Amino acid sequence: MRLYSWLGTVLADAGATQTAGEMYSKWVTENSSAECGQLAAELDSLLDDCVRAASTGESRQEIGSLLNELSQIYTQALQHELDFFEQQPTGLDFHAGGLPSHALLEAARIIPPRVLIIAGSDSGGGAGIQADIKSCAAHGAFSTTAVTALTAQNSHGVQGIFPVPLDFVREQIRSVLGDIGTDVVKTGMLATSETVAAVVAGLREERNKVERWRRLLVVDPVMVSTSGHALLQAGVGAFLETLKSELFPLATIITPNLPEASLLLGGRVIDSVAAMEQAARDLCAMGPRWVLVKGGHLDTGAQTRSAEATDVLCDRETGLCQHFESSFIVTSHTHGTGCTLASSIAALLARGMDMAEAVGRAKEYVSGAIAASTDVALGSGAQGPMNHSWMHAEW
Ligand SMILES: Nc1ncnc2c1ncn2[C@@H]1O[C@H](COP(=O)(O)OP(=O)(O)O)[C@@H](O)[C@H]1O
Ligand SMILES: Cc1ncc(COP(=O)(O)O)c(N)n1
Repeated sequence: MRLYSWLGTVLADAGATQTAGEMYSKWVTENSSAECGQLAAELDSLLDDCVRAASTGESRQEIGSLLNELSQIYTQALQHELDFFEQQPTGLDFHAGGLPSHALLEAARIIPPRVLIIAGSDSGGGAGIQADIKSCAAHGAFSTTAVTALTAQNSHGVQGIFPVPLDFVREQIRSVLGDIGTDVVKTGMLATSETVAAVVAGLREERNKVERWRRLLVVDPVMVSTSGHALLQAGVGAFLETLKSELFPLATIITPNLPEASLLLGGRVIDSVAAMEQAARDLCAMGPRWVLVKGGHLDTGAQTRSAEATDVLCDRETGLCQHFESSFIVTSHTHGTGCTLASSIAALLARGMDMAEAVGRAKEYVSGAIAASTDVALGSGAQGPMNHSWMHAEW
């Protein structure tokens, strides 16, 4: 109701009663009226009362999870509503008019954009879950976590890896999805093939509970850190197999760096933007809707460093590739760039952006963070962390 009232007002302000034709102008007039606004406010307060009463009852947890399911369905219904409006020949373009779809959901004050991060912890604070949380916050999304492994890490590299027991990985996912819910799931370091399988099982379990599950899944297939350290435990072959056969088919997008793309493609040499395009196309065949091959390591081997850091996005449905370019910044402080990029994409998708826009904006954010962090004095090693708050605080 609030959405209808808000839409009516926006459309009336945009002059739709004159331009929308007889059928729609009646709708706009009715929904922009003060009466409709008042009705929306009354319904809001009724719903609030309902929630308050339910959350003090005995079966609090049960009602909570029902309400959560309800809110997901409601959010989805609003998205359909938006799609409906966007397809109408009203001459009004919500996206071009600076009103991205998430603005509608936000205006309806439903729930904030949410990202569930399933990844490893980096004690050094530059990568992993720590980078993911900071990136989500920078993009205005609320993040929850399921930690898959603890790492002892700093600017010198990775000193130790301690995987979290599988049952406990599942329990974290269950706790979060059964209560807070999410719009996007982002996976990072999964460390073992058993952890990949546990994560897939955890996501499937929740998907089965809510039939209309439409969450987006961003998979950063973390295997090698920017500093070149392996982030996998023994059994690379099994890990790759489980990733490809179980996780990738569920993924909306996967974001391998060049060494990871090469491992996934049987050790293929990827040493040019053309080779990145071919790799992205071949990885699409493994099931994800989009593949983003990141080019931060393009000078690996004998290649000449280009002046550009180019990432290649391939869309499985069209087979088309798009390039995202930024100036290559000469610095050693690139620890966490991959995690930051993937979680920024997740946060922006949660806010309702389409894939190309989310990737473009995420890359701008990472480039800004790298540029602002070239002189950061944190740690004495070669791989320093970045300033994720570069828009607000100069270091
Ligand atoms: N020195 C750099 N200058 C500018 N952009 C970079 C630089 N290094 C990496 N990037 C960008 O950071 C993102 C992460 O890339 P990459 O380093 O390849 O992944 P990962 O951190 O997973 O190894 C990509 O968007 C890439 O283009
Ligand atoms: C716990 C953890 N997860 C991921 C990375 C990858 O980092 P990068 O983004 O630099 O590739 C890392 N170094 N540590």
